[in-house]
Amino acid sequence: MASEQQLPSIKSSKVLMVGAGGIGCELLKTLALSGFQDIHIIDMDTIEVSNLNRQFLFRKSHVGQSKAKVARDAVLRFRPQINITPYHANVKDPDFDVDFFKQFNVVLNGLDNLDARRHVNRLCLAADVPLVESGTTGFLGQVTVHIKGKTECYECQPKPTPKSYPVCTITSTPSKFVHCIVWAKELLFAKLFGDKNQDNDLNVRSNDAASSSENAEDVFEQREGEDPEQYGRRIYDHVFGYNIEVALSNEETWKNRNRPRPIYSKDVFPNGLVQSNGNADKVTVTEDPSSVSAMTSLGLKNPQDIWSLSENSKILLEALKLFLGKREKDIGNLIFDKDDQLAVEFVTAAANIRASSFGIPLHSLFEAKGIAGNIVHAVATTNAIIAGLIVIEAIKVLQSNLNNCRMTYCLEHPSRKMLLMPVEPFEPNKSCYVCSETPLSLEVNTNSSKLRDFVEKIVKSKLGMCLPLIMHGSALLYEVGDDLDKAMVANYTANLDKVLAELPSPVTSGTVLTVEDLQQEFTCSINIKHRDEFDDEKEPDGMVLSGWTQAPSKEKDDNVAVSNGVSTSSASQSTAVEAEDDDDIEIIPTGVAFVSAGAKRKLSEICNSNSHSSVGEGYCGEKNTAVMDEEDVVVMLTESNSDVSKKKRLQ
Ligand SMILES: Nc1ncnc2c1ncn2[C@@H]1O[C@H](COP(=O)(O)OP(=O)(O)OP(=O)(O)O)[C@@H](O)[C@H]1O
Ligand SMILES: [Zn+2]
Repeated sequence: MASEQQLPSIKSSKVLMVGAGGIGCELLKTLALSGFQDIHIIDMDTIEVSNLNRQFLFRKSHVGQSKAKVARDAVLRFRPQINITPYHANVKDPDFDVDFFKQFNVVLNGLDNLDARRHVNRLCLAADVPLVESGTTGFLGQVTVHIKGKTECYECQPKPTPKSYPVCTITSTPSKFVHCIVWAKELLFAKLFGDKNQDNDLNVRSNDAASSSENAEDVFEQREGEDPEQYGRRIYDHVFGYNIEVALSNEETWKNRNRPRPIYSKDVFPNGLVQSNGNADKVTVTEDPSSVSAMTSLGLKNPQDIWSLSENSKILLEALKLFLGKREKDIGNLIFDKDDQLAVEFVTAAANIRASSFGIPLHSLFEAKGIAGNIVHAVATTNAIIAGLIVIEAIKVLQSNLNNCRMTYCLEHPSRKMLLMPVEPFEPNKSCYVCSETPLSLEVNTNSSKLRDFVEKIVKSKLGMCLPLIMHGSALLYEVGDDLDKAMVANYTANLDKVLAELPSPVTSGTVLTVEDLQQEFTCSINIKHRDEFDDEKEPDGMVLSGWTQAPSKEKDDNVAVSNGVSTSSASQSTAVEAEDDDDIEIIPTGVAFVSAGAKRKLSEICNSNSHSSVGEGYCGEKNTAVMDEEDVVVMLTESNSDVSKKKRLQ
């Protein structure tokens, strides 16, 4: 509950919440109970059954309805007098422009992906509205405060890129279960059920097979007259048997590695075909195709069981059969989705069979799903703690109490009863391309890369722009928008297919491009440098953007090192896959000090006494002294933090 002194600024404020999921539900409830009276919520999603275990404003009867609207209704039941305005929409919609953002005193993010977070960051900068940003991963969480010109913006520190593995580890020499998951998901699943035109490294293997009697192009295609069972067994024998034999024939590879074991379906099922228990038909009579399950049709119930090789093989063949029989329409368009039960079953089974071949321990569907979906199971309590901290910071912002704003990290294992770690916010990074408008550099082959590659791979994907405009001096090379006439659209479309050096205003080494996003009101300059060659594996985009990834710590206190790119999420370190979502806790600055009064202990001691805390580990080895109150269950922010090792303070 807010204090008397805080209530006036709370009551007179207008706040925008983005995201009404795990953090958002807690946040809306806490805002309402703290006295906030004018709250706007944007969320683009509808409620799913899987949200109900932690998004307590939602009930089973709400499944399928707008999160923003249901959250509003649920809170109005216990605070009917306040104003809550819901928007069932994407925050990137053009309606939510800078003017929309300007009406708020503070913006509070409860999002789950980098793209939306970056977008909101830019709108807050353009509208000059403070942003309180948050994220949780399991027991870990963080809240950060971003105020234009005073603290770093959300993009001042480069975000960790998702972990990736060398192709050969995935295709030939897996040593961990995650490698098998990536193979099953990105290669086998994509090959059988995804877009046939996509490059796929399983092609390489099947091309190898072409040196024998098999026709490389046909290996993964169902043949005329071949029933699903025969087709499944042929694929099985090809990928788990034949391909492994081919790999084994390269003796060099196995000199210092354990040799894998080829597995053929006849060895696993010596007695013939797989029999389902007939439940498959029953499932689809009553439910939609998305609920088709190989586990159900084989009578396997517990997702936490580790299946035997034979069970995995049955699941794999049954799942393939069900895709062909019940989900035929999806084939050719499927991208692995952790919420697609049949896809998870297929990928779990395929990964386990491959793991078995390579002597890697098998995993349950539950575990495999977590790895394949890059999932760390959400913890409702963490969301609640983080939501509480967002409100604490929002109140400080509303009271212009900026010197006391803190970024706060929630740890997994309290050490000496300590759970929360408050840290003074950093100053803006002077080399940030977003808030400091520092130019970027792009190395690109200007004679072979097209403007389209630049727009897709750099402007949209790397810079996160929605409505880009690209200029070379005063010449407009590209623009999107509703108000363009036909001739302009035709002109820009033609430009997209031209290589950079052949554009009407040629882009070559030394060119400075200006890229602007009209919605985000954000501009940056890009210095172009021509380069002939790129490493396919390390630089798959065929172009390299740099500038903002440089460590910005020089601007800060010498004691402060920034562990850029280090995710504290154990999940993101142990899983491979390209995650869209970035629930992961982001960058933790090292060497920062605890802010608390009370009995003193060095931070390195805390870290040493807490080997489980991945967040804590990030702080070890630094010179700073941490001070903490050993009696506190939760470390509270205090005004007296004079003996902490200081970074530059907010002005
Ligand atoms: N661009 C966006 N515009 C509006 N809302 C967004 C946008 N991106 C994400 N969100 C919302 O942010 C919320 C994040 O909540 P949370 O992390 O709990 O995810 P979830 O989808 O509810 O759960 P899970 O991903 O674990 O199934 C979601 O409700 C999601 O709809
Ligand atoms: Zn910045």
